[in-house]
Order: sequence, then structure tokens, then C-alpha cells
Amino acid sequence: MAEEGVHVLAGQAEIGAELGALIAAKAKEAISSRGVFTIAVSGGSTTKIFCQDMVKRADVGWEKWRVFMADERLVPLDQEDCNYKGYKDALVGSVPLAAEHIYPINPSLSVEAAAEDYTQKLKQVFSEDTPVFDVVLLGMGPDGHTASLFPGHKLLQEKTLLVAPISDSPKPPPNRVTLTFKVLNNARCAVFVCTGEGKAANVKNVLEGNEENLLPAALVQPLDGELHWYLDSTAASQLSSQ
Ligand SMILES: O=C(O)[C@H](O)[C@@H](O)[C@H](O)[C@H](O)COP(=O)(O)O
Repeated sequence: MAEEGVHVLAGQAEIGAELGALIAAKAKEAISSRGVFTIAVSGGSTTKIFCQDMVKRADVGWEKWRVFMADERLVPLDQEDCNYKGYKDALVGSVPLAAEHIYPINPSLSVEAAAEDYTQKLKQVFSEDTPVFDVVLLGMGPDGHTASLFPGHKLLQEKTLLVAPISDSPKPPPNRVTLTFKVLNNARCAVFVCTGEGKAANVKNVLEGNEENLLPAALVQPLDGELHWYLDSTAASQLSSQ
């Protein structure tokens, strides 16, 4: 299995293959130790990079997977920018992952009620007060946001909620729900996938910047877990080690 740290690969296909090998290993380990594999997944480019490799993997114990959204847009579940739809369409029917094991938010609720409802869905699957995901799969926006945790936003200080509502997201749509750092940093393994030149400056800030004014992505530091960053060569182009 890949050691934790920064993995620089040529492009999205190569990242998909390495990421898929890591996730497959984490799934097998979790299922043999605890009987279930829990993962929180992100939208944007991560969905395609993850799914295009994972659909080829038959032996990862799909029946035992429980898939939550790291963040979700408050949009109908059949709308193209719904993160849940991206995963459901790519995986259900192609691999033996049951549709009911991918957990959508309820977009008919207010954003506050949708966050509370999603918290209850977490509590149905996790016995711990703060869920311990086997893997949280994250992207980073060009501004350094991750999940729906944006630079300078008050949610960066959230210490109580597991799932938070946000109604002023700078990245559209404005209404979203997101896992908080409390949950992200309680994971056994946090994995970032980040590609493209537009991310290069903040990849450098996060991985080689100083400790002041940390961007949201830099605040993902699992308390007792691994941290991986999968980068393509353009996203990694400003790193001094490249
Ligand atoms: O908006 C969402 O749904 C996200 O989950 C978000 O946090 C995403 O991961 C980043 O914005 C990176 O997106 P890209 O990889 O598409 O740049």
C-alpha cells in the first residue's frame, strides 16, 4: 500500500489507478477488521477520477461499503451538479454497491434541516459520537477550499456540529451541507486528489506554506490517521521538491 505523503503522477488516469489501489487496500483492511468500509466522497473532478478506476474493481467487498457525501449541494438528486448523482450513476449497476448504501442528503429540507437530517443518517451507521470514516476522499478548489469549507468562513471554527449547513458558499450553488473538520480529522485516512495548473499555487501553500493563515485544505490533519495527496504534474509544478 502507498505510504502516506505526497504522490505525484502524470495525469488523471495514473492518479485513478494509484488511488484505486489505495482505496481497495483500505476497503479490504476495514472489512476484515470491522466488517464494513465507510467512505465520505467529494464532488467535482474527484468523482470521475475515483469512479473510472473503481468500476473496474470487482473484489473490494462492495456489499460492505457505506458511502456518504463529504459535502453536497442542496439541489434535486437528479440534477447534474448533485454529488450523490455522480456517484450513484457511475457505480450502482456497474458494481455490486446497493443504491441504499450511498447516502444522499434530503434536498427538500431547508439547509439547516438537511444538515441535521444528514447527521442522523451518520448516527445510523456509526456508533462513535464522532464518526470515524475509514477514508475521506477530498478535492481542493483553486482557492484552497475543501468539502464546503471555504477560506475565511466561520465554519472553519465549527467545533460542535458533525454536519454543517452553509448558505453563502462562494462556489455555486450557495446552499450546501458539509462534514466539518471534527469529522474529517477523525478519519483513519484522508486522501486529497488535486489536478490542474489552477491548483498549483495553493498546493504549494498547503504543502509547503507557513503555519499562519492556513487554508481549509491545510486544516485537514487527521488526529490519528494517514494523510495522502495525489497530484498530477501540473498541480505539483510549484512544489520545491519537483
Ligand atoms: O463542490 C463540491 O462538491 C466539492 O466537493 C468540492 O469541495 C470540490 O472537491 C472542490 O471544489 C474541488 O473541485 P474540482 O476538483 O472540480 O476542482
